[in-house]
Amino acid sequence: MTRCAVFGTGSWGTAFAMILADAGCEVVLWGRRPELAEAIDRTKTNPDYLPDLRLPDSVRATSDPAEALAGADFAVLVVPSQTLRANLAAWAPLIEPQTVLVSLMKGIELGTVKRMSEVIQEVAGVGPERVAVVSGPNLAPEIANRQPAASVVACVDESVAQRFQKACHTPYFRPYTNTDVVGCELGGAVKNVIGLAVGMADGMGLGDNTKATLITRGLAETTRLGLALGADPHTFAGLAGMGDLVATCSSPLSRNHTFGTNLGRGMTLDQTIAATKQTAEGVKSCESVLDLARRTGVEMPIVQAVVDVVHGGRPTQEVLAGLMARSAKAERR
Ligand SMILES: NC(=O)C1=CN([C@@H]2O[C@H](COP(=O)(O)OP(=O)(O)OC[C@H]3O[C@@H](n4cnc5c(N)ncnc54)[C@H](O)[C@@H]3O)[C@@H](O)[C@H]2O)C=CC1
Ligand SMILES: O=C(CO)COP(=O)(O)O
Repeated sequence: MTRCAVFGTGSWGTAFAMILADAGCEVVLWGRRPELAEAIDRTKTNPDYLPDLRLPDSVRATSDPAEALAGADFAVLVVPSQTLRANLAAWAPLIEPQTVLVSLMKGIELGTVKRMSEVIQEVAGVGPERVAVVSGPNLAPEIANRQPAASVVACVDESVAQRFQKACHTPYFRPYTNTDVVGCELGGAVKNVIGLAVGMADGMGLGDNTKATLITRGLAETTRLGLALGADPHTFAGLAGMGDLVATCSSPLSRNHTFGTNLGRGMTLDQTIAATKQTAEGVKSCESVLDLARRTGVEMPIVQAVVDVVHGGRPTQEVLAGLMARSAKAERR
């Protein structure tokens, strides 16, 4: 039987543990708080993140990383992106040679501007053929209800992606394989930032033309960055690109979208942070994405606008007016 360790008992880690168990894997969830791990192990529910979900009996939970990793075929990493490096440094010595590391995270590391798969390779000392990523339109509360959804499993070694595809394929969760790790990770990280921008437009009371414009031009700047970094442009028309962008930018379940909506309604940054109980990756990753774009020589005006609001304290109205006042240009260049 395939053995999976899932590191992170937040909403996506918990829902993904359910997927893996439904697909027939033996699953151990690792949580950093012993009392929560013990409660999940005993009650098969996660009261803090998905209280209505009853996990399959085959899901166990522990706060001991060695216990989670023993004999694991896959170690699924799903902690907030900016905490990955420190967490993984502690787990790395316990990882066995057969274990493939799988990132479910959608962020870019601040300072290093590395994608999560790059951080994993560096910290765990493994090659790219032992690292896979999962990215797509996968809002955890919908998945927890076993609503139909699809996603992408990407690895430079397609046979590894196929093995994990099999490990997480259920009647309600349909994973596709891809070898474009760069494109899938950029799609996931940048859509959070565009989700913030669309949320702001929603909060300002703007309609569907504005939102469609932000989504489409947001995808254009994501694709531009991806091309500069060696991604396959077709990836951005797929589930990890347009698919996830549409889900995030349309759903009130998205934490990034909601964060943007609160700012657009006029809440201050401090009020918005206080109202946000879960991880909204775009709040930090907007800065690292912009940093990555600058270092790559790519223009990302919507990402810049989000940084100006979230970290520069500029009013949303003023930033939007600035975007509209940019010089006229051809749609494709
Ligand atoms: N929730 C969703 O619908 C989806 C989330 N993701 C991605 O999954 C990743 C994790 O997000 P969620 O599970 O949604 O977040 P969450 O906010 O629901 O949970 C975060 C988890 O990380 C833990 N945590 C916080 N700080 C930590 C630290 N320093 N060390 C170790 N653990 C820490 C929390 O206790 C919690 O268990 C993010 O990169 C997100 O973009 C991807 C697809 C869907
Ligand atoms: O990545 C997600 C859906 O695919 C979840 O989006 P949020 O992190 O904005 O909730």
